[in-house]
Amino acid sequence: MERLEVKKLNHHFGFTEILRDINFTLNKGEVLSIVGPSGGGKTTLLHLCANLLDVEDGSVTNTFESSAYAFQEARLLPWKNVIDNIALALIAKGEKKDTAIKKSQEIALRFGLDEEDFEKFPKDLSGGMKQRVSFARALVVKPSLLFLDEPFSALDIGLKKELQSVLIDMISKKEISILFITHDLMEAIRLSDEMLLLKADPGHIVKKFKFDLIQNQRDDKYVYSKSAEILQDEKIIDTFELELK
Ligand SMILES: Nc1ncnc2c1ncn2[C@@H]1O[C@H](COP(=O)(O)OP(=O)(O)OP(=O)(O)O)[C@@H](O)[C@H]1O
Repeated sequence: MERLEVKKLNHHFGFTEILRDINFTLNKGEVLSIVGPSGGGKTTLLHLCANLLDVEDGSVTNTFESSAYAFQEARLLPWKNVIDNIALALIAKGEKKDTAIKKSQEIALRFGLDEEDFEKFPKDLSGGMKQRVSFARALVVKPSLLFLDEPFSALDIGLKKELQSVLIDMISKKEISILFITHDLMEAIRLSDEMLLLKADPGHIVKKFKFDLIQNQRDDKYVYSKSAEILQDEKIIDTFELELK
């Protein structure tokens, strides 16, 4: 069974302790979110899980067949057009150029890009369009595990919902497993099967929340009422330093 297993993970930058005793497992087909306040160590934890940072103490075992990463900012290659940016990973994997282009065009359309955008360069794209390209690029290789680093945070509410619903469609069909970090509780409630709450100084998990309803059945009402419920949770109030009025 493909899975990502994090055991007794600690991390320091210099003399500063950033993460302490992190333990969790992400199984195939699941979506796991890590939420917490800014500076709590979410990015560091995601980088350790995605092998973008070396594990020094504890272990991260990733048996997923393949993985991909989408970042908060799109990080497109400025000298390549939309389709060539998306096709890059496919070509790197040895896919023939014309097949790679065809697959890239299909996924670009799925993420709401128009044919007239295909030849555009990143400098001529809006922030939202860049993020559509970024998602298409990450998913065109059909990764079994997707790492997401706050990919919706700079998007307007309409685009956020649109991109989330493409992911929710894939999640509900069990096409993908996702590990993502966010400081947005509603985003975590909308997308994840399990949410880990990471408190800062040093980053440690103080609570795990499970959401049983299948993602494509979670409407706004569900997300708002779960958020209201969770915002009353002592650990959430403490971790985000919320003041109850
Ligand atoms: N390369 C680095 N060298 C030294 N300190 C670092 C490095 N990267 C991050 N840190 C520190 O580690 C702590 C955790 O940072 P991290 O980016 O993981 O938190 P975060 O929860 O993702 O925050 P945010 O939501 O603001 O991005 C911060 O105090 C940060 O300054």
